[in-house]
Amino acid sequence: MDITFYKYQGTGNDFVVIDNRDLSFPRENTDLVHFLCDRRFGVGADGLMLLNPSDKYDFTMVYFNSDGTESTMCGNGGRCLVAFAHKLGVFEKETTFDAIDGLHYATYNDGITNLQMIDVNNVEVYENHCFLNTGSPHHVQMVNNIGAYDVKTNGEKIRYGAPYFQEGTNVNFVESLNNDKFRVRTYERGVENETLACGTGVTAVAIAMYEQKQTTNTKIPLKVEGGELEVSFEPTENGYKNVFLKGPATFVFNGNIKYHGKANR
Ligand SMILES: N[C@H](CCC[C@H](N)C(=O)O)C(=O)O
Repeated sequence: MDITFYKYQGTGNDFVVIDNRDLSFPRENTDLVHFLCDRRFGVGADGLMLLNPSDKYDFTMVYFNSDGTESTMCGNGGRCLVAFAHKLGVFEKETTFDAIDGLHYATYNDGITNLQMIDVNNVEVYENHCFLNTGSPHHVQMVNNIGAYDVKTNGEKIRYGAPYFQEGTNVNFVESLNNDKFRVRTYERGVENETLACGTGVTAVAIAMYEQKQTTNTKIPLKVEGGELEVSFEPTENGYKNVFLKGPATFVFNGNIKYHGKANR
């Protein structure tokens, strides 16, 4: 099977992107998605997105983690898919698409995507962490000396431990820098490792920091391993609306790759 793909990255969170407006991609083939994301046998990526057609909106987003399983919303993936749709000429300046967690409005201008995320109406605050869903589930925990922190070991323990277990969660470790900026490192469910950025993750961190009064800003810069993102939001009586994730979304290369099935790596 011949696959035509495009490779994108958003602050180092990287993706295989497929124009699937003809619906020819076999999305139930978990091994094919896992192969395409494999960094040695395939193209290599944290995840894969399909740009599917939509009757009512510009397109539909389908997201898979690199383990091959279809998953919940990907913020950086959504930002990259918007850049791809723009490259295909699907829209000029602004777009609305649907995804597993509902509708998303976005703008794209000169390499920067500003993506609206879902409203957040339930932030669970515990002694040492917060838990909230920004389109994907996120555990948010403050740490010191984040640069030396063992994200993989500690992230994996939390992701598979109580109360998350097999369904799991993404795990974000955050350190407060000066002038209301935060540094974030994320262990991603479905990648089962640290990624260089996590869009729904930094969105969760920004809201959790505001919720815990670590900042009074509603437009927050977040430093991630792969660059810098900005999250903005509007507090409401029972949560947060007009939540936006803004940052670079970059085309890296495109190509074709042959898939010979699971046995023939
Ligand atoms: N791994 C996440 C989905 C992708 C999240 C991340 N890549 C983002 O940018 O939001 C999950 O299964 O919940």
